[in-house]
Order: sequence, then structure tokens, then C-alpha cells
Amino acid sequence: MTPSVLQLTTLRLQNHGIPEELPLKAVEKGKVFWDLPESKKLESALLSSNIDPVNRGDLHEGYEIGWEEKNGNSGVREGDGAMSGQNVWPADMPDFRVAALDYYHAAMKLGQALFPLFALALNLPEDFFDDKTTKPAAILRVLHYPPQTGVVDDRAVGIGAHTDFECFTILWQDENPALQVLNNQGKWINAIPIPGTLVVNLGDQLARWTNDVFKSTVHRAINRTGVRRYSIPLFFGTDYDVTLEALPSCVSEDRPAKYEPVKAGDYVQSRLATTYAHSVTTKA
Ligand SMILES: O=C(O)CCC(=O)C(=O)O
Ligand SMILES: [Fe+2]
Repeated sequence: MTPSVLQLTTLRLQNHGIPEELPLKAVEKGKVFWDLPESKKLESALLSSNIDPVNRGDLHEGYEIGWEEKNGNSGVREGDGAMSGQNVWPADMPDFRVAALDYYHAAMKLGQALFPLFALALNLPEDFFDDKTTKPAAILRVLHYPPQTGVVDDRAVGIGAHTDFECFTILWQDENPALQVLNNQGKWINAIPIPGTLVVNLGDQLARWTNDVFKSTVHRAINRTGVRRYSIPLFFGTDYDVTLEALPSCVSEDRPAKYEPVKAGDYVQSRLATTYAHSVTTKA
């Protein structure tokens, strides 16, 4: 039996076990980076994105890292294919590296604990995703949104309307509201920060896998608070060598498979290439 289509906009996690100090520390140490002169920041391969081509370019800065052991071992793993590579860290900021990796590992552990819940919701064995998430393909972004003041222009936003590429995103946000989620009636709903909670948005890998039984969350962020806003999404995907193809339980005569099978790493790589096509510098 095809599981019924999940009608939700976004999820919130509470009692998730991640101490608030961890994301706060990552942001505090990250602020040192955001305060550097532009030329210094560009040395660290800062990415400039425009996720929604209708817009004028996203008004945020992001520092992005992939999997890396906490003890300083390299981030290069076998099987990552096109997504393999080492993190580029800012020079002379060892505290940022430690704080970002501390939060990365805590959020990654939480992500691994969520997969069995998704499996059960899809009438699959609890451990269905275990062998597909052995080398968690998680990307963490520490984001800074400068305040947007002046004339309101819907094409000038912190991050334009989009869906995330991976299975789901665990999003920490500071106390400044900016995130909006599109509901099933096509209305933007403010996903206001609730202390101690994390937002979970569903992403395109899961949508492809479930043949849109789990739909990706369309979201955007606009910082009109007048102060700087920080957030840290952790995009949690499957191992990069896993083929994403519609689960048999999500395909039926009335619901034929909508997407071609694709390797997870190739899929994420192609989506990143489109988003950062305008980038002044790109990661090696
Ligand atoms: O900053 C936020 O609240 C959202 C960030 C986001 O959607 C993204 O980086 O994909
Ligand atoms: Fe997003």
C-alpha cells in the first residue's frame, strides 16, 4: 500500500539533546570571520549564491563545511566521488574550526537518529536507511544575514525560495525571525524561532526516493529585523554512492515513478553547480 502523502510544511524538534552552547559557539567564533575584510574572506573560497534566478542574488554569506573528523583527520573519504574534497578553513581561526566541527558532529548524530523515524513512517523496516547512511553526507553551513532595511523588494531576500537538495535539513536559527515556509495553500508562514527547538525541512533526495510522498519544504529567509541574523543548517543526505530511486512502496499504478534514478553525490553536485553558477570563487 502506498503510504499517504505527507501534508506538512515543516517539523520542529525539541528535547533533541544538543546543548544550545554548541551552535552559539559556532556562531560566536564565526563572527570573527564575518568581520574580516572582504578580500580576506574570499581567500577562504566564500560562495555567493542565487538560489532563485528571479531574484537579484541572495543577501547572505555562508561558510560551508563537509564531513571531517574532530581530531583533525582529513575530510577525504573513499566513495564520495564528485563530492570528495577537503574543507577549506579560514587561516588563523582554530577556534572556529573546533566549534563548527563540535556542532557538526552533534547535529549529524541527531540526523542519524531521525532516519529510523522516516523509515517507519514509510512502512519500511526501521534500519532501512542504515546501510545507506554509513558515511553521513552532511554539509553544514554557518550563515550570516546582514539586516535588510529600506524599501521592501521581494526579489531582494536573504535566501530566495527553494528546496534543499538532501534528505532533510536540521536548521538552528538565532532569535531573529527570518525563515518562512510555504504551506500547502501556497502561503508563506513565518517559522519563528522557538528557543531550544530545531526546524527540520524535508529535502529533494527524500522526495525523489519517496516519489514525492514526502514533499520537499519550500522555504526562504528575509532578515528585516534591523540586526544581523545567524543560522546553521545541516543538510543531511545519504552516502554519495547510493542510487536514489523510487521506493517500491511509494510507486503504484496511480502514482508512477516521477524521477529518473540518480546517484546521490551526482545529484547534489549538479544542484550545487547551478546554485553557485554566479559565484566569484568556487571551491576546488
Ligand atoms: O537561514 C535559514 O533560516 C534558511 C537557510 C536555508 O534555507 C539554506 O541555507 O538552504
Ligand atoms: Fe534551504
